[in-house]
Amino acid sequence: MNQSNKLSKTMKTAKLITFEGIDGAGKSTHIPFVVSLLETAGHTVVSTREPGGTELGEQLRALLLHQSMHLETEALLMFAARREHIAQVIAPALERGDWVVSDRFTDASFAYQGGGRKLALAKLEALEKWVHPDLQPDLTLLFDVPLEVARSRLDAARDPDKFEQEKADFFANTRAEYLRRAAEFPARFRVINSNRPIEEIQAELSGIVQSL
Ligand SMILES: Nc1ncnc2c1ncn2[C@@H]1O[C@H](COP(=O)(O)OP(=O)(O)OP(=O)(O)O)[C@@H](O)[C@H]1O
Ligand SMILES: Cc1cn([C@H]2C[C@H](O)[C@@H](COP(=O)(O)O)O2)c(=O)[nH]c1=O
Repeated sequence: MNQSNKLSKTMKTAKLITFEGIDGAGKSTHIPFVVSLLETAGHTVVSTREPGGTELGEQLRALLLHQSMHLETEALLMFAARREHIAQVIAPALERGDWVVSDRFTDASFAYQGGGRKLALAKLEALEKWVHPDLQPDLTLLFDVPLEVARSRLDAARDPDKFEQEKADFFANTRAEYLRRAAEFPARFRVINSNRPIEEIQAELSGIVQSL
């Protein structure tokens, strides 16, 4: 195994928490709340996002969210941005012992490129093994809502990007792949019913963070 891909022992004391869900599920709304809970508990927290999180990653994000491209190009660019993100931000933070909260990570590639766009999961697995063979989130919070709830939240909030303009069946397949992965990896996933008042969701999140 390549030395640069190995996690050192210090990284094990820190945790990587990822937020996932279809567009409009409400995940980003809760990130500042969870970051503040973790900071109150005494952790130094790096809050970041994908695609993005680095200068190059943000440039790739602008392309990915606004430029149409072949689905394999899209998957490869997502993982290229992720490779940079891990190298520049995530691995150094975990090495320092900081906690990392990321608005999306590799589950989004499986859900969107795999579920939504129907790219073979084996290709995504190969990219995952290449880009982060030894790194997985310690906790993945999957914010789940019915499609029509997500759509009405998005419609009220902003101009849609490339993904947000996709049709209902794309999001149905994306959501189904997220839920399939949550069932496949129950140790790290928590599925949050995001079709509730924000305060109720935050109460559940507080309990989850305390249990960490
Ligand atoms: N529980 C909730 N009840 C009602 N509205 C909500 C709730 N959670 C979030 N919202 C609203 O829905 C909109 C989308 O929320 P948010 O940006 O957090 O979604 P998201 O899942 O991060 O979407 P995206 O992935 O597209 O960025 C925002 O206007 C937000 O205020
Ligand atoms: C990491 C990642 C993201 N996406 C998609 C999912 C969203 O539609 C956008 C990011 O926008 P957000 O408002 O920050 O959630 O990118 C994807 O298709 N594949 C990925 O791996």
